[in-house]
Amino acid sequence: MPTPSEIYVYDGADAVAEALASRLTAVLADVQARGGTPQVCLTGGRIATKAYERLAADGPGDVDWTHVDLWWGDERFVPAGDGDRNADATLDTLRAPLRLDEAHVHVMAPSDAGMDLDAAAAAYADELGDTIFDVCLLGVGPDGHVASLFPGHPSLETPGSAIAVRNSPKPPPDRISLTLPVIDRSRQVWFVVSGSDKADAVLQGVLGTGPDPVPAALASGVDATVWLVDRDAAAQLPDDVARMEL
Ligand SMILES: O=C(O)[C@H](O)[C@@H](O)[C@H](O)[C@H](O)COP(=O)(O)O
Repeated sequence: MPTPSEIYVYDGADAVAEALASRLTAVLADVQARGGTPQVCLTGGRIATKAYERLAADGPGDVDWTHVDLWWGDERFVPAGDGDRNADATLDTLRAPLRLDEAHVHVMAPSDAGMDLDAAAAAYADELGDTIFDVCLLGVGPDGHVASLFPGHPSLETPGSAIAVRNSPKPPPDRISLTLPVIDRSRQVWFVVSGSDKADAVLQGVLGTGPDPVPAALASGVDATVWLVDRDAAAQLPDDVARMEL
């Protein structure tokens, strides 16, 4: 049974990013205070990028980032250093200020690492094993896609934990993505969304109605499913959908 969505509505993308950074810091500190090693699945996208900049600017604070495992929900299968890769820019932002330990940083292989797309996805599945994310961050596309799982695309049905995605409707065409079963075993799933072009995706993702729900509607956390959105992205939610306006 999916957990009900908790929806938090902020003034704009900057406020969403700020909330994301502070919520994430609180969860990481809490997991560590209980003796755990936090497992976090990161996303690309503009809000997440702003949040990473905020985390880097704030520095480690109460979190021992040398003992935080970082994973990615999807990656574009392009050469290392290519501006299209999700992980590279994120790590450039976070690595030094948070003193990341590379042994805890789990990137999906680039296309020039000597593996084809299937082998790279299989290698990530091996590395992931039965990891359960404390928090899985998901950006949402205007079509309701999450990670590299697109509406109507065969990848939605592909078995496995990390899979090769070909012919992505959004370029580049070759990608690696985690699958819904892996996302859905996360303790918490947090969607981060801003902008009026995402209002329909938020509506579809939250309500999840119809015979063919969008991928965002199929992702949820075991303990919590949280939407951090701005007012424009929340604009189409009906009045009777509970939300907290911040
Ligand atoms: O792989 C991709 O093509 C993008 O990373 C994409 O999946 C992105 O995460 C969402 O479209 C949300 O992006 P924004 O938060 O920037 O709108």
